[in-house]
Amino acid sequence: MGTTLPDPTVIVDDVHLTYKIHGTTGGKGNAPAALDRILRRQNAPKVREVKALKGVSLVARRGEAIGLIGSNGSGKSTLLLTIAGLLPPTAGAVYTDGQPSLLGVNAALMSDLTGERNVILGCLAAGMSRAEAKEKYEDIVAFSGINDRGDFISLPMRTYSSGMSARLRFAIAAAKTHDVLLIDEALATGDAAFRRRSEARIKELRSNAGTVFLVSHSLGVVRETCERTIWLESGHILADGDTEAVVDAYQARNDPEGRRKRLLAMAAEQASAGQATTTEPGGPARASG
Ligand SMILES: Nc1ncnc2c1ncn2[C@@H]1O[C@H](COP(=O)(O)OP(=O)(O)OP(=O)(O)O)[C@@H](O)[C@H]1O
Repeated sequence: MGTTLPDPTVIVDDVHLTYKIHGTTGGKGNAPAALDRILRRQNAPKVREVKALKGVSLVARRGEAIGLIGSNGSGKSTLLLTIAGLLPPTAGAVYTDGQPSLLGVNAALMSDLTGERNVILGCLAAGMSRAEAKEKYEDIVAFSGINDRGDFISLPMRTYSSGMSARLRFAIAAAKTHDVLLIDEALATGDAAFRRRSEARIKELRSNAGTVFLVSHSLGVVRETCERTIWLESGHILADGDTEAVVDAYQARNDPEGRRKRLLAMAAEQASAGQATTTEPGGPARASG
């Protein structure tokens, strides 16, 4: 008997998603253009289709943190929206264990309300009771770091920088234990200290047997946070496996200079570690590699 794998939390089965865009061929979509079409008895503008996902299949299991990488427009956000149940697939199916929570940079908070009120509302929206929300309040504010440089939590959210709002949104979402947490670029906006806290929280969620999907253009964050990575390109999965191998292949194609620098830095690190460990009294230092 082989080892048993943890239970699946998300199964994506040959999912296709096609966006339909109306009004793309009839010139400008304004009133004079519409009148012109009527007068010239033209048909209504045609519908154009964008195939964002073209047969994506994957199985995610408890305890996994999965990075989603790929160039702009490759289908990463669309895949998250589909897993979250916010976009029904055009073909194929998504099965999930529990309700996945999508945390995106655009997640709705009320900009005219103070950070304080948004924390409570966000907690209630996430299904916590009022007492639970009050109990978590201090932790959420501390996690977000919003009050690190003054009392910002009592100011309306419209006065926050985009990084501050993204941090507060992440802190609210992370306060709850999720079976499946879907994160779209949220970590990229934080500073180094916030990123460390987020990475620790993601590890904690995983150790509570949750599954985390992380869409990010920051390959460093993906390397740090996920041990499995899926590379999407033009709506297809190009690679799915060990993060180091997948991110390396992605970098080799898209950022050869970045990859060269990383390999050089790693070689230098290994050489200095080798030097430190192979230096013997009276003997010359040898660098490995
Ligand atoms: N609401 C929409 N209506 C029509 N087309 C859309 C819509 N949202 C995305 N698309 C198209 O679907 C494709 C995939 O977009 P998606 O946002 O999923 O890519 P992405 O990999 O998340 O990109 P990025 O890295 O730039 O955020 C793109 O061609 C995009 O133009």
